[in-house]
Amino acid sequence: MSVLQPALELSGVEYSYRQNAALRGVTLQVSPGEVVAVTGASGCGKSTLLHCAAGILSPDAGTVRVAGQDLAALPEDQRARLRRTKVGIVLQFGQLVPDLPLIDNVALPLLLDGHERGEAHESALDWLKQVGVADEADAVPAELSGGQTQRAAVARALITGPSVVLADEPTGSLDSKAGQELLEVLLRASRYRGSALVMVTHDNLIAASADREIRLRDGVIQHEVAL
Ligand SMILES: Nc1ncnc2c1ncn2[C@@H]1O[C@H](COP(=O)(O)OP(=O)(O)OP(=O)(O)O)[C@@H](O)[C@H]1O
Repeated sequence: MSVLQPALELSGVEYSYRQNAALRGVTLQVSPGEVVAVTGASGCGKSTLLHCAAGILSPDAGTVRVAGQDLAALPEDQRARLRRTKVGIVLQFGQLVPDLPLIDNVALPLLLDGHERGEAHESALDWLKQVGVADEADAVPAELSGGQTQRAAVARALITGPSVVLADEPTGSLDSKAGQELLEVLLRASRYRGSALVMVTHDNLIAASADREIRLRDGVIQHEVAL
């Protein structure tokens, strides 16, 4: 019998910054369309977990699989392509390119992947519509509010149709109304598209919107709660 392949699979992942063990054997599977909140006290390893899952950091031990592919087993060019096309990342402050209008920021992952400019822009505009900032397509990030730039960051993370969306405190820089709206955009997009969504958060309301909460303590999973 075939079972659904996890969108993201961490197995025995360990990571240390010099002598400081940030992750001490984390095993976690996230299914397509599933929403997981990663919680825990400051310094427990939440961001490190997300960065290992994204392939930004390479674990000292253990494996990370995205859409069934072991990141460490791939040659560098294939790993970079997998990360570009199958992983979408949203950070606390969006991390858009300051000099580029929103439409170019959102189109960037497709352009880097060799898509034709007109097609990439058409898709970017479509995504800007879906997240509610199409009227701001020609504005640069400095001309916009935090909520508007975060929406564009979500569009940029989703434009490639990733298997996994990783969000590190995505609403952390927003007031509660803008934060709630952005959360809804992320949840809708992930559920509609079937991407797994893993969100690091300190916010209990955001955690409550997930299907499952993973609580970390000192670099290990302290407990998991199905919500
Ligand atoms: N670049 C770094 N160099 C050295 N130590 C680091 C670095 N980044 C994180 N750490 C340490 O690794 C541990 C885990 O940090 P991490 O940022 O993953 O935790 P976190 O749960 O995301 O914290 P917060 O909620 O405050 O963002 C902490 O002890 C932290 O001090």
